[in-house]
Amino acid sequence: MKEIDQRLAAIKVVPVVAIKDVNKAVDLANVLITNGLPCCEVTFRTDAAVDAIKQIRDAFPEMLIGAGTVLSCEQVDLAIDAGVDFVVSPGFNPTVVTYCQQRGVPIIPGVNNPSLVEQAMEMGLRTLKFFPAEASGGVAMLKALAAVYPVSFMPTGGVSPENVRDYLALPNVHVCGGTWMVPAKLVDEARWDELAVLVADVSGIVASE
Ligand SMILES: O=C(O)C(=O)C[C@H](O)[C@H](O)COP(=O)(O)O
Repeated sequence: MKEIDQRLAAIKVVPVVAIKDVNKAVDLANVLITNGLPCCEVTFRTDAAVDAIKQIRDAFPEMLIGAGTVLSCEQVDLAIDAGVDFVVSPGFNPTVVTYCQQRGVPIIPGVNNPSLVEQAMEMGLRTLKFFPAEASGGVAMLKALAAVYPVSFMPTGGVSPENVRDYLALPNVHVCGGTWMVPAKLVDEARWDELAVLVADVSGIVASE
């Protein structure tokens, strides 16, 4: 887990992508890499997710790839077979967490309150997704949690160019996730030049942190 944490902390922002057309996967990954974000969380919200991960892994062996919205052990198997580096879930599901631990793949489950943080800590986890970040109290909530728990959070859900610096300035946040730099419309319409500008902007914002 440590290595993944270090790689995520170096990148600072994880683009969350829902790929509908597998043929767009490699072009999308290329835009992310060439504009400073060599990472993506491919959500299992689309049928193309598994093949998209496989294609990105083949094309860019060094890219840090996560599977997102993983809700079952079956999806964990699919994600590992496709070549992911880590697994992310929106909520805290002990069955999925245990299965990831058995299979040896880092899991970053979502939590948004103290009780869930403690349950995750009980299972040995120290890096958690804070989801949905803004709706769950945002920066103020993370400050409150920092006072009591030695845990690092990846806020996701409502993170934006306007607030990402505030999140990354917190001592218990090393990386944020979000979709704002990969709007579905630009991906669907293969508007790679416009996407490149957005991704480069985000890289610029977080590079100054
Ligand atoms: O897919 C998952 O596993 C999720 O937990 C949901 C996404 O992370 C959020 O939808 C991202 O939120 P936005 O950046 O506000 O769009």
